[in-house]
Amino acid sequence: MEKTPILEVKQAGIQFGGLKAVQNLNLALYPGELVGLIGPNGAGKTTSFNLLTGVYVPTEGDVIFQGKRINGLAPYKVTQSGMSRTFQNIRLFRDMTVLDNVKVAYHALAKHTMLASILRLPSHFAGERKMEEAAIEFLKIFRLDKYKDELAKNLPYGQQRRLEIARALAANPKLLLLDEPAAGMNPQETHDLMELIAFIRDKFNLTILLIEHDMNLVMGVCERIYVLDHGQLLAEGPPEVIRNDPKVIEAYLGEEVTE
Ligand SMILES: Nc1ncnc2c1ncn2[C@@H]1O[C@H](COP(=O)(O)OP(=O)(O)OP(=O)(O)O)[C@@H](O)[C@H]1O
Repeated sequence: MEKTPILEVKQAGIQFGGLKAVQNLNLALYPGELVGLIGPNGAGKTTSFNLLTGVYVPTEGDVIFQGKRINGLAPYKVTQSGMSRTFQNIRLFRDMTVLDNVKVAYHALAKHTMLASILRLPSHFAGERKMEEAAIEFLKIFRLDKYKDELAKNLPYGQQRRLEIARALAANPKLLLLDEPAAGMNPQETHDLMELIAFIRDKFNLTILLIEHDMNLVMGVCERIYVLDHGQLLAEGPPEVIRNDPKVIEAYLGEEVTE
């Protein structure tokens, strides 16, 4: 029998004025999967992420995460419940250090109490030290530890993208949503990033949903792919099926070829 999905989206959609940006969206992600979400410009990929993470409340349908309906849950509560994301436009705390960017994610989940922090009790320092150690471990995985005291805004672009993923991961998610994590990277950085994404999926026992524009990239790393077009699902399946689906070729590859 098939396992229970960690995330299930049922007939979800959202309308802005007259525009149905996403409609009849059905997704099922199973624990440990690395799944791609692709589609041409304006297909509704980022809007779908916003529906899953509480940025938008679906005007129709349901989002079920770990067995609970989460429609309308505030974004920070969605994060606390085990779903983290990155953004298409990098959203780091630019004037904070690389290390503090990761520690912030821990603070959101921290066990030591506010009172202990205010009174500067030993438990506060123990908590703080543990957080710092854990944050540095994350930075090592992303090969960012040598930049730990740099301001985030001073990192090269590709490193900022990696830091955003490190920060999302520090919130200890079960499901990680990555919105075009390779955007703006050069081919070598992109290749390294895809390897890293597969590595963290295994190391942290994650389920990952990945938006990516580059079909070849997604095909190389994802086991299964959903294709959106004009706000609706056009196809779903393993890369070799998607690659040969005439509907996808017309909607998506066609766009690439004529560019
Ligand atoms: N807040 C909003 N108000 C009105 N329209 C919106 C809003 N957010 C998204 N849209 C529209 O919804 C559609 C889907 O946009 P979305 O950004 O989700 O596409 P996308 O697939 O992520 O595109 P891209 O690959 O270019 O990032 C677009 O027509 C967009 O203009």
